[in-house]
Amino acid sequence: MTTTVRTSALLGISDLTVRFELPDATVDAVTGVSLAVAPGELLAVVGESGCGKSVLAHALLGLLPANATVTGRAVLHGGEAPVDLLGAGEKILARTVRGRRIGLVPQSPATALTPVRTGRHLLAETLRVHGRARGDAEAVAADAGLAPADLDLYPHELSGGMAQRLATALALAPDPPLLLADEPTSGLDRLLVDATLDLLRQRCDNGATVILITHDLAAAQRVADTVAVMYASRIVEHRPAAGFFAGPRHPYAHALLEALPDRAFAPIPGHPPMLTELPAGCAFAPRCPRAADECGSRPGLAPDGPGRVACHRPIGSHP
Ligand SMILES: Nc1ncnc2c1ncn2[C@@H]1O[C@H](COP(=O)(O)OP(=O)(O)OP(=O)(O)O)[C@@H](O)[C@H]1O
Ligand code: NI
Repeated sequence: MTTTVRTSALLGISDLTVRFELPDATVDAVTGVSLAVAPGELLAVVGESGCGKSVLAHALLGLLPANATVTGRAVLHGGEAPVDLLGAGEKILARTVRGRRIGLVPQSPATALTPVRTGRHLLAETLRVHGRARGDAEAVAADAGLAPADLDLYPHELSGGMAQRLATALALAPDPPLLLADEPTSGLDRLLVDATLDLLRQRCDNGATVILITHDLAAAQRVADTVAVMYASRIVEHRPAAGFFAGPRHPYAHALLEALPDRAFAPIPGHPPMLTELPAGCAFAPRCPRAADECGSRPGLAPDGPGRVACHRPIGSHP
């Protein structure tokens, strides 16, 4: 399959695949992911636990462990020169990409923070390294919902939600053109969830690009321009957000939305397949109320552009 990446994109991913080799099995964590993300776009990547969202983000930043094999292409545009993220090598990624051109709000910030430094020290150091005034620390922290006094605490003194907000502040301090925010609202109460989402939205409105990884479909609905739904390592639907929330087309996406408390509140029956034993056909077919014989073969997904759905019998096309 040939894939193309729009050059107007800030980030162009084509056919990205990540496999982990275990002693007795291979984990297909990300399979054939192609995505183009435009400057100023807020893309929400959603899907159940274990579907490959964080691995996708880590692959882009060269943060995968040694047992990972990554294939495909991912090109970051927008700077002086495009960077081939998968081919760049650790030196280039560490010096010019991570933190500078691509920020990361990690999924478990409490473990990612340096334990012997206060939030103020960490934030001031990040600002200094990136040529910003150390005195901006309180303003950057306030944007992320932290009070000045919170900055004087050490990481072990922070609640989960405070660590989360500090991680967001640290990722935003260098003002990266692309932010990968991996569950940035976990552990926050509703008001802080909304404030964090609005902060991300505001960044996009000012021209930055955000990939928001989240379980929280209500969060995606609040701020996303586009939505990519992952299931069992693949993107199964990629649509502009308004159309997606009004009428998802993949039966899995439909079921995810119907599981929301303010919709049918109906859990999806069954479980996702093991990523070590993915079926040859559609991975959702065993749980799908619309499955038919044809679903024994794997449905394709158009290589690029939102409006894509990987389903033989998408909602709205067949009875
Ligand atoms: N180093 C590793 N070795 C083997 N398997 C791994 C490794 N890291 C991740 N995986 C597997 O890859 C799959 C995708 O993991 P990932 O963390 O991307 O899921 P996720 O969609 O982010 O889930 P969650 O919503 O729970 O954060 C999982 O099955 C996970 O167990
Ligand atoms: Ni994750």
